[in-house]
Amino acid sequence: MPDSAPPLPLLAAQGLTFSRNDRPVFGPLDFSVDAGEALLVRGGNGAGKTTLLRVLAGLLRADAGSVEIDGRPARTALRAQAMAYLGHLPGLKADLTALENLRFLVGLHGLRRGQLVEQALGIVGLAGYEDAALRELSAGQKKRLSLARLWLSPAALWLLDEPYANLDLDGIELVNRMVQAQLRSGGAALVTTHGAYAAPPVRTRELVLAGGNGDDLAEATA
Ligand SMILES: Nc1ncnc2c1ncn2[C@@H]1O[C@H](COP(=O)(O)OP(=O)(O)OP(=O)(O)O)[C@@H](O)[C@H]1O
Repeated sequence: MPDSAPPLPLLAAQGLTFSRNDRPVFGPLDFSVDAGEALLVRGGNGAGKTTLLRVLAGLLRADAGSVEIDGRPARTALRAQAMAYLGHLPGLKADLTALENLRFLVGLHGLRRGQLVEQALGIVGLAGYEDAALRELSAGQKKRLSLARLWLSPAALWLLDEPYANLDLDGIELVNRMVQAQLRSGGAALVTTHGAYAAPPVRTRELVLAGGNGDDLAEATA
């Protein structure tokens, strides 16, 4: 007998709430993201987008609520295996070269099957920068190096905080192609943005954060 139960969402949050100094930042939030979907997290400056991604990644502790990955509680080891976080402060080392940084991060987080560290730099437009120290790279080039590390990650769930920041048009298209490929391969992505002007052209749900005034809106569109 085939199993007719619907697949579990890749990520599900229930009653997720976060406050700072007794001031609510967001929540309670209920939302889910299926494999093959992107969730666009919208909101103005200070609305809580980065905070939400950091809570989901386990870098900050929620006041209340639960996060499940594939139907299982998102404990630290499961988060580390299932999630890749692209944030404002990429975990890159200033004194290592581009290639050394990638090798270091692949050692920490693992390598997506079929990928080669050396090829990833070419995919993100950094061929020829293998031996450049990170501190010699521009902000956009550093972002591209972070994208290379994302591309090499075996994680199914991408948490992308303002992935388009510092990128030129070609870089924006690169992000969109990467997200599309990730979704096609059965993964999912959460993407924060200040507005609707930049979003991956994929099946997208939306979560609008209102900055702690209780008007957060989950899944306004699907
Ligand atoms: N380390 C911190 N300590 C205290 N307050 C913080 C800290 N980081 C963020 N905040 C506050 O939490 C709220 C949410 O900030 P957050 O960075 O999540 O917003 P955001 O939506 O990502 O904003 P932006 O679009 O400007 O990046 C803001 O009011 C901000 O001032």
